[in-house]
Amino acid sequence: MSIAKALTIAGSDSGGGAGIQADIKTFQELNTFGMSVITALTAQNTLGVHGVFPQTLEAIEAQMEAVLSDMGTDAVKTGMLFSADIISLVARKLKEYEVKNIVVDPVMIAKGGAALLQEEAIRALTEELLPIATVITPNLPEAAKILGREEMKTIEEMKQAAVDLHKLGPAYVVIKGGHLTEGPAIDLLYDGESIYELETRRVETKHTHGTGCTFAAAIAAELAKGSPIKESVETAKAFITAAISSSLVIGKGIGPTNHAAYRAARLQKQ
Ligand SMILES: Nc1ncnc2c1ncn2[C@@H]1O[C@H](COP(=O)(O)OP(=O)(O)OP(=O)(O)O)[C@@H](O)[C@H]1O
Ligand SMILES: Cc1ncc(CO)c(N)n1
Repeated sequence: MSIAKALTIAGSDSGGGAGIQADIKTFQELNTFGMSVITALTAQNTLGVHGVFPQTLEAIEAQMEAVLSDMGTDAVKTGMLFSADIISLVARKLKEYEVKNIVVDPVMIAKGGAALLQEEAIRALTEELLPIATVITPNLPEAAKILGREEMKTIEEMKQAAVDLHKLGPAYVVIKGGHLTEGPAIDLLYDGESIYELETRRVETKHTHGTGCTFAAAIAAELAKGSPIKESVETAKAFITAAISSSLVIGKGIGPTNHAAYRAARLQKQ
């Protein structure tokens, strides 16, 4: 039996709600075969990030070589990359193996405020990774940081940011509106011509640990299976909305989303 393959290149979240763990759970739920390259270990739980331990370039390159030289992949999702050197290595290897369907989630800061990307790495992200990305998925602070401007607060400002980010080279731009302070949860997809708005109700919960990772991993899984970009983003939006709607009260802080909710709801409908 054959199956679509999806690879995450990201940091490990020991708490299981974000990073590599969120990605692999999402890949599994969306019927893809998940593989991983771990760029950094984080000692993390629902209360925050308690330690960051980047892996050596040698370890990261060896993992990429092992997976790509033998198994290959139908899509890649990048998450926490931490340093300029790691970004350069990842970009070089993705080019070397001509990897298609590259989803770049430009992770910068964890919800509790811990830095998951060094400040000086933003240039490498912009110059080396964004130009080879199929789609980038910044949240509002990340979009603002890449563009070197104030954080956007309105849909109109988000639309302008999507157009400006597209000029940096990715084929598609998704800007996530989870950080908008009021109103529905609106994300934008820009394909270089048209802007599509994806809107769902805002779920009233504090348990949103790992939303960004899960959303980007879902886009990668759908692209891996051959879905077009718009359908992939729409499915990812439905997946994350279901996961947030039944998010889990685990730990003393911000609990993780429920990766099993989307498939469970679909099974119930059948
Ligand atoms: N309370 C909410 N209700 C419904 N959807 C939400 C809510 N919060 C976020 N989302 C959606 O979740 C997805 C992730 O968006 P968000 O802006 O939270 O990402 P992020 O900040 O990168 O997450 P992370 O903190 O994991 O890095 C988007 O599709 C967004 O619209
Ligand atoms: C490892 C890791 N990657 C990404 C995020 C962003 O949510 C996080 N908290 N931890």
